[in-house]
Amino acid sequence: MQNVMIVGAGKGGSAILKILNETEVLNVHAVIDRNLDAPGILLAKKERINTGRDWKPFLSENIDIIIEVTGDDSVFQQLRDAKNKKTILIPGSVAFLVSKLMEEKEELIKKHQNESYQQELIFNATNDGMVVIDDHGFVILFNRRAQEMMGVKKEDAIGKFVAEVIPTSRLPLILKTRKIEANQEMVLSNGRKIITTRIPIIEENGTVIGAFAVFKDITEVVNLAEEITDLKEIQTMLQAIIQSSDDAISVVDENGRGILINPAYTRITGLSQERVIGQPATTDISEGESMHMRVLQTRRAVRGVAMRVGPNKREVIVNVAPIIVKGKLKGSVGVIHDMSEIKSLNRELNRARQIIRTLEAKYTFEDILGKSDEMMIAIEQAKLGAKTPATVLLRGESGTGKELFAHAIHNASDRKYNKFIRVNCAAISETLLESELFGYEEGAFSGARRGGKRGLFEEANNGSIFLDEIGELSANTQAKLLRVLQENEIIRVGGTKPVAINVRIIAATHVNLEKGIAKGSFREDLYYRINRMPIHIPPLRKRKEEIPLLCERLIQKINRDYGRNVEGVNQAALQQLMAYDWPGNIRELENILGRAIIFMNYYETFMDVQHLPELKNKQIVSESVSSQYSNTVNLDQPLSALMEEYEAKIIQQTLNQSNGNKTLTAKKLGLSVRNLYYKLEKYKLENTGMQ
Ligand SMILES: Nc1ncnc2c1ncn2[C@@H]1O[C@H](COP(=O)(O)OP(=O)(O)OP(=O)(O)O)[C@@H](O)[C@H]1O
Repeated sequence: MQNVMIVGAGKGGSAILKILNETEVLNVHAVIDRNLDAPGILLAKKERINTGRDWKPFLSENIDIIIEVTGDDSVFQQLRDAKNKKTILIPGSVAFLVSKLMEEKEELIKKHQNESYQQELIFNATNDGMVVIDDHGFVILFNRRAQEMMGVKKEDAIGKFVAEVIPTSRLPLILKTRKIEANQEMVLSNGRKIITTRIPIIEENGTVIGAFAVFKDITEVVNLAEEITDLKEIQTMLQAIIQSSDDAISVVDENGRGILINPAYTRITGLSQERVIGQPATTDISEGESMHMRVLQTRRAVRGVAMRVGPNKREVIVNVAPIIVKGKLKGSVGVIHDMSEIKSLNRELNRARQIIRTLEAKYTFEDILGKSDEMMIAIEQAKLGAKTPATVLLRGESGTGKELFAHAIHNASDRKYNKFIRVNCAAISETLLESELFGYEEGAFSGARRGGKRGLFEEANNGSIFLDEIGELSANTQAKLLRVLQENEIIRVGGTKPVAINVRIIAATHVNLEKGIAKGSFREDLYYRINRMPIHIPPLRKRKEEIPLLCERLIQKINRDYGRNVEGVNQAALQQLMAYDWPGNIRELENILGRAIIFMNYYETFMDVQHLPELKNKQIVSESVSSQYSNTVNLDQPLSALMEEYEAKIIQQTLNQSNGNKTLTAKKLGLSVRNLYYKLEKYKLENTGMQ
């Protein structure tokens, strides 16, 4: 390459220098000027040489060409002297022109650089991600948003194959298909949701020179849309709840104007939408203060306020709460319960409770009616007895409420959650009673169950056992019962091993046990054991003042059971009831009232004398029985069968007349209660009384 020496390093010289440096056709060996700060000297970064006017001494052998860019005459003179060298003279004006062109070129470059900088600024300022690839699929542009969305730095993306940067990118495909893919949704590996448009870059001549993708991050938008969908669903659900609620709902705005009511509201208040929406909250109140207004003033909820609403002055209970959104009061919501429904539900509940109580045969002291001194004493004693573990002996005539007392004592004791077992000692035969009470071991008697059987004492463990008609116990059973009381254990029939038990005994008798002791039919030691807390329940004839109260309550009970609506007993009927002696006590009174109600017409609300049966204080049974049955007996049978038929009919008749009271029946017929039970079983007789 030929060596050049540039003479004159002003604007023109430095322009020539740049051209030569860039084109690299000639090698610039030296640049000289008499001024050390000339731009060409500085640009050449060559040794600084101040030549003065004479530059010849610097002309070395290896310089092939001298380019002189000066208009100085003396320089020309020197050129002539150095003729052996190839000399190019460039006049100052030409050099100036060249330098001008160079400046323009620089400016153009600067401008270009500036433009691409601005372009980059724009690319980076946009909120869309942008990726541009060249025709080979290499990333040539990766803007700020793209970096954020992909989580990849620009330095790590530029120059890489696009699939290395975005594994799911379809841009390489676009280079081939040359087709635009607009608004495609995709999910990036980092979970962000984007919507992207991919466009091939095609030159006019049809050459594909690259492709680019623009993408929007729609994660937030999608999430928002999902939230809105959720909100809409919640709104639909709330609407459904409000519309289907049986409680009335009303909502007012912060000024107390109605904005929402549900169908139940219209049903309860009788007010339709038109009369409530946009109207003051006081519109529906017929009695009482508006709770909506109070809540809006105080910003505090109110609960359980009774008031009357609507034109029908419906009795309601109201709960109202403020609606506060982001600390701002927006209105209040009220829930209105219809009291008439609650009342009828309450009635239903009481009825259900009553039924359950009857089913479980569970009574409490609240069920025992009584106001006479004797009854009050008996109730007080029983309450006291309930709190102690002692054996209680209930004494009183049949139908006075001994079983009722037994239930009440059990339910008021700490055993109330355990079993209460009732045993009628007179109703079961002696041997059966023993095995029922104490259980038996396998093989204890013929017909005994395999594996034996637990007795009622074991069943009632930790609870109470009510031994009704205890005076009817056989000597053997009395001895066994004594053992239970003394040792707190039983021995099963046919067994030898004692079984520990913890049972409270509540005994009852209508017979005089003291007489039994005198006759030798009742053990004295057992008597003392069970008679520690005797409670005497007086017969009804000794507390007739209770008859009005009893009638009132018993009629309520019978109304419930029979679905009737009888309000009470009139004066004449009451007088008749008070005059009677009630040998069958309260059970008999209950039966008489029940039977009378059956005979009352539905429109009759007060019981009158005509509804009552004839109540005679002394009844002669045998005459009426013999006259009724003497003609109906089938005489075409052996005497024994005739006798049995006659006996069965007499027992049935007496039982009916005694309102099903077996003790009374036995008494009238001069039979022991046990004997009566035996005959009832034998003749399969039914108790037609109402007990
Ligand atoms: N004080 C009372 N208050 C309300 N009802 C009563 C009262 N006393 C008895 N009764 C009712 O009278 C009926 C007979 O009562 P209960 O069966 O308790 O009598 P009892 O003395 O055990 O009779 P028995 O000796 O014949 O078994 C029951 O329906 C009972 O609810």
